[in-house]
Amino acid sequence: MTATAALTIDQLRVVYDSHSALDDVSLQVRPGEILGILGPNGAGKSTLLRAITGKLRPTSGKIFIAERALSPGKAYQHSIGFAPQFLGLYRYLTGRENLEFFARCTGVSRHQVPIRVSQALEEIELTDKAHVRVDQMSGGMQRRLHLAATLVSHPSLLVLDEPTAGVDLGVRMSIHDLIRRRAEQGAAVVIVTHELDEAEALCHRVALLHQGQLKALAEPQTLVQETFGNSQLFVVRTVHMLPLALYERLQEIGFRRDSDESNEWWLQSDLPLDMLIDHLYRDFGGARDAIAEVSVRRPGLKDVMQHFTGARTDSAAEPVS
Ligand SMILES: Nc1ncnc2c1ncn2[C@@H]1O[C@H](COP(=O)(O)OP(=O)(O)OP(=O)(O)O)[C@@H](O)[C@H]1O
Repeated sequence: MTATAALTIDQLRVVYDSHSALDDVSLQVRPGEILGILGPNGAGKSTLLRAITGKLRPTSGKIFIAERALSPGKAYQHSIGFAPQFLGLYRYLTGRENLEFFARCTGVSRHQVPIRVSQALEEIELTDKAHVRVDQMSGGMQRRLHLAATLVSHPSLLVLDEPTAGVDLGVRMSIHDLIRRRAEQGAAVVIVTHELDEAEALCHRVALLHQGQLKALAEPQTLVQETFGNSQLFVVRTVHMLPLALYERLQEIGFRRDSDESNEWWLQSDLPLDMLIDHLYRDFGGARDAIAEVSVRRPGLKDVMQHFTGARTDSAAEPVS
């Protein structure tokens, strides 16, 4: 363990009955760092968050918050700000009353409570709505307030489970700004997200979990570069009734698809685009009408995820012909 780590996870294992949900996971998060936890459903992300927040006793391994070993079940609210995925607000209290409640619960001193609450309301730009009851706020306002409830005690470690689930782009951006600001002020942030674009834009490093194992841990761009080098991803979308000639041509070039039913074929290659188009269309007669779209893009985290887990990702790409 390095002296500067805000969070250290050391050889963590969690076994439910005989099922291994986390298998020998080790990682560290530095103060000021935003770490994204990624993985398909059932990968072990929630189990990891429950272990970090002391709500679950690991089968083996250790967790240190700063340099203090975590004892499961003990209250760590003062140093950990945990925002679960589902909103945990009191619907019949106002925004200010909710934040006052969470501030008191997390050990903010009596005279500091109004100061911290006003700061938090300002940070989430809800000062003028502080008197509004939660059940009368929009979904985006509730989501920001939910996050503010974890920030009001100024925790050194923020643990956020899908903090932007279900919000529009504007709210998402303001939540990202809020998270970045807290990181710049020195908080370590662990964030679970299914939004890989979000992870790419927000996280300094990402940890990729699959079937309870840590498959990769690196900066997003490093992970993409290490996995794909300088290759691009070519995607060919075909009509549903695929002519045999096109089927054979795609296979000959090296295109693959995820299932026999899929009409989307992809190829990772560093061939120049014009050469690939030439291979695809050369001497092709009528079968070319069966090609609905050809597109190319630089691989991203979505493709890294697919590479490590086989989990299907969207294939939004830039059409080229
Ligand atoms: N309380 C439990 N008892 C038994 N098995 C569990 C329990 N909680 C989770 N699991 C199993 O452990 C594995 C990891 O689950 P976990 O909820 O941590 O995954 P996840 O990555 O958070 O998934 P999702 O993205 O769907 O929320 C899964 O196979 C799940 O079925």
